[in-house]
Amino acid sequence: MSRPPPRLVAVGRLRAGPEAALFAEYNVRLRPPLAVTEIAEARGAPAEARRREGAAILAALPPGALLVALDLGGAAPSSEAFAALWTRWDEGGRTPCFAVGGAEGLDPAVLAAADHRLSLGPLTWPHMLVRVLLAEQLFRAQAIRAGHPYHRAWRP
Ligand SMILES: C[S@@+](CC[C@H](N)C(=O)[O-])C[C@H]1O[C@@H](n2cnc3c(N)ncnc32)[C@H](O)[C@@H]1O
Repeated sequence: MSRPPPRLVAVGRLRAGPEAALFAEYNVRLRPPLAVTEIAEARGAPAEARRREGAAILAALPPGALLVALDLGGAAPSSEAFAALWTRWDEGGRTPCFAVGGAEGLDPAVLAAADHRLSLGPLTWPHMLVRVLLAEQLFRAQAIRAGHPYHRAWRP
């Protein structure tokens, strides 16, 4: 039986436009592509919106998921270190699931449930661009694993 593909669980709906086109461009090159579950943005006070979105994110995870929360406070690996992590997650037998918060960020319950907290650096990115950056880094990790020249590690 084949394993379910890795999954992106993200708050908000990605409408047709440049972010959607860029995400699709990288995602289609992933083997296998990320399956995407979108969580509706919750209304209300920030903490309550975060809590409801967080509960929906956790409910969307498949059983035994390996949860990676995209979080500014997480570890920020180099692309090479991320490729090594991705190899471990991908070969570990659990379904890797990446969680991206909405405008109010991820609920503490999601961060507490996460197996890993992954930062894309100290800058705050809009959540739709985070999907693009994640898909690009997964594609880069795939290239690093395959020794493909897409990733040029050389630096002076
Ligand atoms: C607009 S940001 C939310 C900002 C919110 N004030 C916070 O501190 O999380 C939306 C989501 O994008 C993701 N995100 C934004 N910048 C990030 C970064 N540098 N590293 C990892 N994830 C990031 C997180 O999942 C965050 O919940």
